[in-house]
Amino acid sequence: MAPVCIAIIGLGGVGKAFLNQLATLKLQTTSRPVVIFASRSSKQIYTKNYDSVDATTVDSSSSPLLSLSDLTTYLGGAPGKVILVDNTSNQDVANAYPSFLRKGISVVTPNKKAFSSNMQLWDDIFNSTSPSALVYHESSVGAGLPVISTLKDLVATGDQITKVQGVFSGTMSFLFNTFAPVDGSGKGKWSEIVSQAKDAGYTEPDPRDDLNGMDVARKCTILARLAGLKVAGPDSFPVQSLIPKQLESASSAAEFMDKLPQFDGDMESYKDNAAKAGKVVRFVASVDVAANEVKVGLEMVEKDSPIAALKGSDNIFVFHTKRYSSSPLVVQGSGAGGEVTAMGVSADLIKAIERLS
Ligand SMILES: NC(=O)C1=CN([C@@H]2O[C@H](COP(=O)(O)OP(=O)(O)OC[C@H]3O[C@@H](n4cnc5c(N)ncnc54)[C@H](OP(=O)(O)O)[C@@H]3O)[C@@H](O)[C@H]2O)C=CC1
Ligand SMILES: N[C@@H](CC=O)C(=O)O
Ligand code: NA
Repeated sequence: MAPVCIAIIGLGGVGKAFLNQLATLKLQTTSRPVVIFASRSSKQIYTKNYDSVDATTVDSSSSPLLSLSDLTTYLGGAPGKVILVDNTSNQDVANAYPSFLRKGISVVTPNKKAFSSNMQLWDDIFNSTSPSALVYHESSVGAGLPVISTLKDLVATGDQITKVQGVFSGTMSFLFNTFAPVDGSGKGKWSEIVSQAKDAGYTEPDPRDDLNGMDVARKCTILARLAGLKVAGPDSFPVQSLIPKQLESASSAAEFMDKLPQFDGDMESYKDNAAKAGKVVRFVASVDVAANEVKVGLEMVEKDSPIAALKGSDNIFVFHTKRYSSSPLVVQGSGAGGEVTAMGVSADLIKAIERLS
């Protein structure tokens, strides 16, 4: 059988870590997958004959740029089964998944956009696919932590999800664990800590997508839908934004980051109010399936709670279900960063390759 062909879109923090992991994947199958296409926003590398390409040389490539529609046609003609790995956060790429899937091209991705936009796209992805095209997106929630697989297993085995709550953002976790730790020893100004989160690769390409609560809202939308709620999208329930009103019109991420220090006092007051109540402030998400209610925002939490005890960029997902009613199922650990996100992508890729081989 011809080896599985891999097409990679996006070679940033996650994409680069993914390439390193791809080189040493431990597969049950004997034939190694072959990378036939790789791209970043303005460069692509591929050959007309579907030869193996070195994704790390994309910047020196002179391959003519293919549109998403051209890429669908190109990949549809490949000599083996194809898996598209989308390591971007791009909506247009996400919108093209149904076209790829209809051509029998499987999709593996950490990109949340396809699964948290309108229900039509969700239905197109999951209901109108070719039977041989697979979709895996573990890293779209909690990076490599087994969140999607756990939730799917619970549902598939007949459990009923009552509620999923916790801290679903590595960026928000890092910001509040650093800015307002339980011992009261805040380590720096809010804007400085936001820059650190960006430099560590925890934030979205544009950190405003984290600070406005939408990254967490997207994760809630994905979890809610998998748990059985028909959530229309990430803007269909209450989401608290931490973007100062005066910066909502900033024209670029760079302008936003430049001006953010002027608003450090806003976050200090949240921290002080929580301290006065003997608590700490954290960015908490709740998908209450039983009550059909989803919400995202700041909460004052007890200092001895599991949420307050999180470290670094850790996420926590607490699953309350019919089976796990007296003691919830908890998934916790690092929830952002190139390596741990790429691990979820690589593990998904292994599952896809083994099902396709
Ligand atoms: N970082 C993390 O901790 C986590 C990230 N994720 C998700 O992983 C994905 C990647 O994140 P990350 O690597 O941090 O982001 P980066 O900004 O580091 O990388 C994004 C990559 O996508 C490329 N890109 C963007 N648009 C296009 C396009 N239209 N066509 C081809 N390439 C494109 C960029 O190109 P160029 O290099 O030219 O700019 C860049 O290489 C996102 O969806 C994010 O939400 C999920 C969980 C955790
Ligand atoms: N920006 C996100 C990355 C993972 O989804 C986060 O901080 O959690
Ligand atoms: Na995950």
